[in-house]
Amino acid sequence: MSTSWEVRLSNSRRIPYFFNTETQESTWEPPADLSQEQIQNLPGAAEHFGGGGKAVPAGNVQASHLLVKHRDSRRPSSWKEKNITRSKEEAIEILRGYQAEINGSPEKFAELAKVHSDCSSAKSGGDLGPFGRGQMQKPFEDATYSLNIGEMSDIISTDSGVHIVLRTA
Ligand SMILES: N=C(N)NCCC[C@H](NC(=O)[C@@H]1CCC/C1=C/[C@H](COP(=O)(O)O)NC=O)C(N)=O
Repeated sequence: MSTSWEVRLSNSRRIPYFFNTETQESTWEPPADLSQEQIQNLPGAAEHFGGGGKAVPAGNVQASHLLVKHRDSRRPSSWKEKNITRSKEEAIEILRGYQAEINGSPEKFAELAKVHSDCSSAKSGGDLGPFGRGQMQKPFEDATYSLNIGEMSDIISTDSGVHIVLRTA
């Protein structure tokens, strides 16, 4: 394995890429001769790959979300509440309260998502893991891809309910 690879953040595309300090080569794709383990331990990997340094394939993103469901959600039930009857307006009000408390802090985001999110991802602080286009509902996908890494969305609405999204990779 060439030990001269490192992970850097592309200023133009705001996503991580691989740079070889020996050959000056740069690539979006993880170098084929590196194992997942080796990639995770590259200089810059933990910093630029967000959750635990796992490489996020080029073109994919990673995000966490705090979801508040309402009675018109496609599945008005969650680990927190068997039968969710609040209105969408009430859900938005509740989410506005969390948004104010989070006030842009990723640590606070995970803390509140763990306790309040109506998605099963609450158990991992809202983390959904890496995903590509076509996997999430369109409003959620578009919101995530339009965020810079580390940025939080305003309130967005999908068939699942209303969410705040934090892009982490
Ligand atoms: N790849 C990962 N980690 N899981 C598959 C995600 C499938 C995807 N899900 C969503 O788009 C909703 C909105 C954004 C997150 C999300 C989570 C929903 C919300 O809860 P629900 O409405 O399902 O009860 N829970 C899981 O699916 C979809 N195409 O329906």
